[in-house]
Amino acid sequence: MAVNGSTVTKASDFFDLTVGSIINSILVGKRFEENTKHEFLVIKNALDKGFEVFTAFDMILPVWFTKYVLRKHFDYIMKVNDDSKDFAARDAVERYQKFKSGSYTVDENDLDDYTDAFLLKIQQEGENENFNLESLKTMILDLWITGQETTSTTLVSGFSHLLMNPHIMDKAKNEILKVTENGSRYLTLEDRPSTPYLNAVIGEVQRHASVLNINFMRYNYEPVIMGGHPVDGGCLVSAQLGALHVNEEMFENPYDFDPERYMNNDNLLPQTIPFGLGKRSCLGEALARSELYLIFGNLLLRYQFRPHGTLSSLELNPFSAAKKPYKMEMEFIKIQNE
Ligand code: HEM
Repeated sequence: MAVNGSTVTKASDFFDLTVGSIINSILVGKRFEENTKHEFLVIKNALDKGFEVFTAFDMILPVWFTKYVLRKHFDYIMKVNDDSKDFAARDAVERYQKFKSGSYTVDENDLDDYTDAFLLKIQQEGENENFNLESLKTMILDLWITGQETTSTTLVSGFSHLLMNPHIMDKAKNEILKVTENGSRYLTLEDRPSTPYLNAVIGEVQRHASVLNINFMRYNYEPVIMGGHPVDGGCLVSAQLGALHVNEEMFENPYDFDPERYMNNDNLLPQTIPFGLGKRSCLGEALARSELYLIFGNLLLRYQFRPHGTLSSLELNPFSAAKKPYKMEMEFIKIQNE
C-alpha cells in the first residue's frame, strides 16, 4: 500500500484481501499478509468458482430436481463446495486434529477465535450431531461465503460510486476531517453519531449494491394473504430486497446515487434494509456495519482516490445468486493530514 506517494490497484483484489483477513482472523485467528496472500487466493478462487456456477435458479429449483435431472450440474456444485470447504477450513481442521490427539486444549478464559469456541463446546459436551468435524468445516465455509463476498462487493460498488461522484467523496471527507480534528486520529465506531453524511453515504451505497440477487427463501406454514394475494401453506416466499430498494414510492429517482435523500428525510435510512429483517436477518450485520464504517471512513481520511481506467456500473455474473461489480482499478494517493 501507498505509505507515501501513490499506488494503483484493482479494487476487488484490495477489498477482497482486506475483508478476507478480517473474517479469517475471526474464524481461525489468521490475517493474510503479503507472504500468505497465496493461501487467501486459493480459498477465494474456490469460492469464486462456486459463485459462477451457483445461479439464482439453483435457489429456486427443488434439490431433488437439480440432483436427478441436472445431475452433472449438481455434481459440479457439490465438488466446488467440497473443495471450498477443504481450503477455507484447513487451519481449523489442523487444530481439530491436534485437539483430538491431545496436543491442543482450549482455555475457556482465553479463546482466540471461532474455532476455539467451537472446540470448547466439544471439550465440555463431547462430539454430537451439531458439534463435530464436518459441522465445523461447514460453519467455517458458510461464514466465509456470507461474510466475505457481501462486504467486499459493497466496498467495491461504493468506491465506484464515490469515484463517479467526487463531490460526494469530498463532502464525506470534510465531515470526517472535522470529527477527527483534521485527521489527528483514526475514525472510530464511537464517531458514528457525529458523521450523519458518512452514514448516509454508506446507506446509499448499500441500497445500490443490494448484494444478493435473490434472498433466502422462507417456508410459509399456513395459508395467508400477502399484499392482497392469497398464498397457500407450503409455498416458498422471498422478500426481494433489491426490488424494495428501487421502490419509487420510497426512493425518488431510485437509480440516482444521492446520499442527500437521507439528509432530507430522517425516516429513510431505516427503510434501507440490506441485511433483511426479523429472526433470519443477517447474522453478521453488526460486523459488516462496523467494517463498512471503519474502512470507508479511514480510507477517505488517509487517501485521495482517483479512477484508473474505465468506471462502470455494469454487473458481472448477472444470473448468479450474488452480485459481482465491474472490475475497476483505482489509485490510492496518501495524504498527510497532520
Ligand atoms: C455488507 C455486508 C452484508 C450484507 C449486505 C448481508 C446481507 C444479508 C442478507 C440480505 C441476508 C438474508 C437475510 C434474510 O433472508 O432475511 C443475510 C444472511 C446471512 N448473513 Fe449476511 N450480509 C452481509 C455480511 C455478512 C457477514 C460479515 C456475515 C458473517 C460473518 C454474514 C452472515 C450471514 C448469515 C450466516 C446469514 C444467514 C442467516 C440465517 O439464515 O439465519 N453476513 N445477509
